[in-house]
Amino acid sequence: MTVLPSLHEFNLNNGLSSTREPIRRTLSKMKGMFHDEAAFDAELAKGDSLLYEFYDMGVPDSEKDVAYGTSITYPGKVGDEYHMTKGHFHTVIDTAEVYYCLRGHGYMMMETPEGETQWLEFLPGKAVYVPGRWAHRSINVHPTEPLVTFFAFPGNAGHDYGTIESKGFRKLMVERDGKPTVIDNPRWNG
Ligand SMILES: O=P(O)(O)OC[C@H]1O[C@](O)(CO)[C@@H](O)[C@@H]1O
Repeated sequence: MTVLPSLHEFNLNNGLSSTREPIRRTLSKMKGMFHDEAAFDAELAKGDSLLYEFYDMGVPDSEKDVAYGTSITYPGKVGDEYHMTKGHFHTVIDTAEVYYCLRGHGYMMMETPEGETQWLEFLPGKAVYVPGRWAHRSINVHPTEPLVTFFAFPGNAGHDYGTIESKGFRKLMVERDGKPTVIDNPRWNG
């Protein structure tokens, strides 16, 4: 496939693009992801709100191409757990990804299949490098602002959601005494 140079716009304030439709994940698509199921059900009863959206710019599925776009995670909590993305390994597990934070305050939660864990802070101007083999999940800890990042990864990396859907992440980011705090996932199923 011949790929031609292309120009796209991502709004620096809200992260959205006027040149493409984002993929949207609402609360109902996150069933089983938050540790407090009663809080999840109560939140969903209020409405199926938008938790995050991101772009798939449709680059070829090739290691020679670069998939890229913005990811926007909206503020809020389910129980004491901050809004977050589902999180995934790459299907080609040793492919890396880089994120650059444009707006907001959050964390990138990461873990390897072997059980190493790491979380790094997102603030505007900070870049997080996620090496190959590290599952990754964006978490928004700001009370009111969206977390907006720009990401790039090899075009052939793919998304493996199954492992996280069945096991969960080993660590969670919850609010304790008004502050973001990392705890062991009480429902981790490894
Ligand atoms: O549902 P998930 O795991 O967050 O996957 C979507 C995410 O994937 C990425 O596009 C890149 O891997 C993220 O920036 C985006 O938030």
